[in-house]
Amino acid sequence: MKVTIVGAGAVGASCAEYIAIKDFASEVVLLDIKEGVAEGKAMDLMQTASLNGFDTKIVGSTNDYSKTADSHVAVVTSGIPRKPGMTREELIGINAGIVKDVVSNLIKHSPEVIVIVVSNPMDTMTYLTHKATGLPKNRIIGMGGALDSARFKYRLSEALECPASDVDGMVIGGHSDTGMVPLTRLAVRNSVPVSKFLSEERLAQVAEDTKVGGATLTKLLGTSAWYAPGAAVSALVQAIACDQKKMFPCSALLDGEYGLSDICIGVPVILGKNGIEKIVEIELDDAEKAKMKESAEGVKKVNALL
Ligand SMILES: NC(=O)c1ccc[n+]([C@@H]2O[C@H](COP(=O)([O-])OP(=O)(O)OC[C@H]3O[C@@H](n4cnc5c(N)ncnc54)[C@H](O)[C@@H]3O)[C@@H](O)[C@H]2O)c1
Ligand SMILES: O=C(O)C[C@H](O)C(=O)O
Repeated sequence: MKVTIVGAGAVGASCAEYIAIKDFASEVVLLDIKEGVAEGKAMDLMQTASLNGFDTKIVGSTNDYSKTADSHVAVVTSGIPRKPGMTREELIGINAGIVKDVVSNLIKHSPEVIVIVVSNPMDTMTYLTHKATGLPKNRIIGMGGALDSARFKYRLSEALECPASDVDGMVIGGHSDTGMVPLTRLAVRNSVPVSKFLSEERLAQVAEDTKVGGATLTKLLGTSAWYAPGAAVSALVQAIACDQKKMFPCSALLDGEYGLSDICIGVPVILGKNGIEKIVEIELDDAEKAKMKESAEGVKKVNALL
């Protein structure tokens, strides 16, 4: 299983590191436009192989797509990250051109590739990838909900004063500060609804902290986060590489599901060797449906800027 990661910046390198440590891929190609950076990061990571005990070969490339040929999965992290005070949507002007160019190069060398889009604004970049490539919809996946759900579980575990491994929960909707829909009604601690332990006010605070999870980190770091994003991407790549049939909320092209069409937005999907193998339609209550509708309107407004 060969994986390409375009963009050897903070998220791309973190993702390469997690994939290598999990040791399920034969090769990871890191590609960047900045001369020498991908080669340098690949070499640095390869020098951790004997320490961390992995056999994955990591190769760097300065914009030479021939090295990415016949990749099974490609991750697109190329583009600029936001700075404190910015929204993800403000990145569209620069990132749309980069993503369009990158995905067309990827497909030239790997016509069967499954693409995972990470660059922001992610739902719109995923939609752009569909429009630019015409690939079947199971082969284009936007990563946002897996990260947002991990942050939701972190905030829930904080509120419950328990390990995150005790908690399950999911965030659907757009990957934006206002568009995320944390499903607090369905979140559980070891099968017990979290509402048994937390007040409505505390749960509302957890949801709000989850939605601004990326902005909170951007303010602290001066640029956006990379460890949890890299880990979330690596989990999606592993689900595909190992045909795990795991469920993650991902940005998928919808055709009537959740009452939405011609939009990429976060919904639960099953990931396996074919990419998105199924979109899972769960029963939402009226409040959740209204939030999902509002979120979709927000994503469509950004799509209209393309
Ligand atoms: N979807 C998510 O959940 C999520 C999470 C974190 C970050 N992001 C997004 O991912 C993107 C990358 O974030 P980062 O922190 O890694 O940024 P970064 O600046 O550290 O890395 C981006 C890299 O892309 C490279 N690049 C730019 N244009 C390129 C091109 N045409 N071809 C190849 N490489 C190119 C840059 O040289 C740089 O090394 C940002 O848009 C950020 O907003 C999304
Ligand atoms: O917050 C950002 O801009 C980056 C990313 O989308 C995140 O959620 O960490």
